[in-house]
Amino acid sequence: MAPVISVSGLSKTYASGFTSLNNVNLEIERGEIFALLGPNGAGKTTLISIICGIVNASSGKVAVGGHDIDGDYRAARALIGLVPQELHTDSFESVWATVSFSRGLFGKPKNPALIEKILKDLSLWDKKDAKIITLSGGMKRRVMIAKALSHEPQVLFLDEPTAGVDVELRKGMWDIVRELKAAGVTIILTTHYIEEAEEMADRVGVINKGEIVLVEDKAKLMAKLGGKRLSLHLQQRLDAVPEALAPYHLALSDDGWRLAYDYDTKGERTGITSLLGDLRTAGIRFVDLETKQSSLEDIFVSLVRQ
Ligand SMILES: Nc1ncnc2c1ncn2[C@@H]1O[C@H](COP(=O)(O)OP(=O)(O)OP(=O)(O)O)[C@@H](O)[C@H]1O
Repeated sequence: MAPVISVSGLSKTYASGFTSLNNVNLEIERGEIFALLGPNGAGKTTLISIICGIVNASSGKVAVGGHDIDGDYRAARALIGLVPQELHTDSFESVWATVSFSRGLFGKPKNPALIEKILKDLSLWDKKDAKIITLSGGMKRRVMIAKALSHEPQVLFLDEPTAGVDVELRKGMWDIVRELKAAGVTIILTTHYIEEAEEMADRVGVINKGEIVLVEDKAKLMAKLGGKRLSLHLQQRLDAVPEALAPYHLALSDDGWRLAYDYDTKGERTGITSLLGDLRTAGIRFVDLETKQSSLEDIFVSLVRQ
């Protein structure tokens, strides 16, 4: 199937001369949840803003549902719902008016039944007559999602949907995103909470300094790069790892009390048994040990460092 969004050779240099995107190529598949990860200033918002037609690209091409965002702006934009990072909407309007009005902006005929469904799905129905200013932060965020869904977009961009949202609401937001996916909406989210990407995404893209450094199926990424770490708490401090243990590439903590051994769970053998034997031979004893699966966060940090 043709990708719902296709970005090719996209670059952006701001008037200041700063290049925030450098030759970005990216395809988003229909119906997937795609998490775009990157440190502050990596270019995530710039990329989303260009796809949504808010910022002009310096060069490159973007098509949404096959419509070029320059040549066929209206058709491309009509397929997109955007929930921006900053929440801005008229504080003195009611929830109902805010969401209905937004649909009108896209030239779509009134559809009260649809607006009712969206508000109910987002648990906002009992607030439909409330003024935005009287809502909590989490409710306002849900109003922004309702607004973005009011014109029935095929693709929804969520720019840090859970920034500053408490744990419970965040989980609620994840449920909403899953329901949208089940309803056939393609979702692209940026997040600083990597566990969010780990929990939700079908695919993960990492952007750093304006360049896409990786795009991968999440499960494959974690299987490929996600190893395990065995951590040993020593009985006696070590100054250095003995030469005899060099083949294990052990990492000694700065304080000399911990040794760490990284191993691959999919390898034929982990090497743990021989490591423990060689530690004994070297006279190194430990009082405790633990193993930890590396998370998407570990993978992300090592990618961005590289
Ligand atoms: N209007 C502008 N003029 C000049 N530079 C800009 C402008 N907008 C953004 N930038 C710069 O482009 C870079 C990318 O910004 P962008 O907002 O896309 O990053 P981001 O990945 O969304 O970051 P964050 O995670 O902090 O939201 C930053 O260095 C930013 O300072």
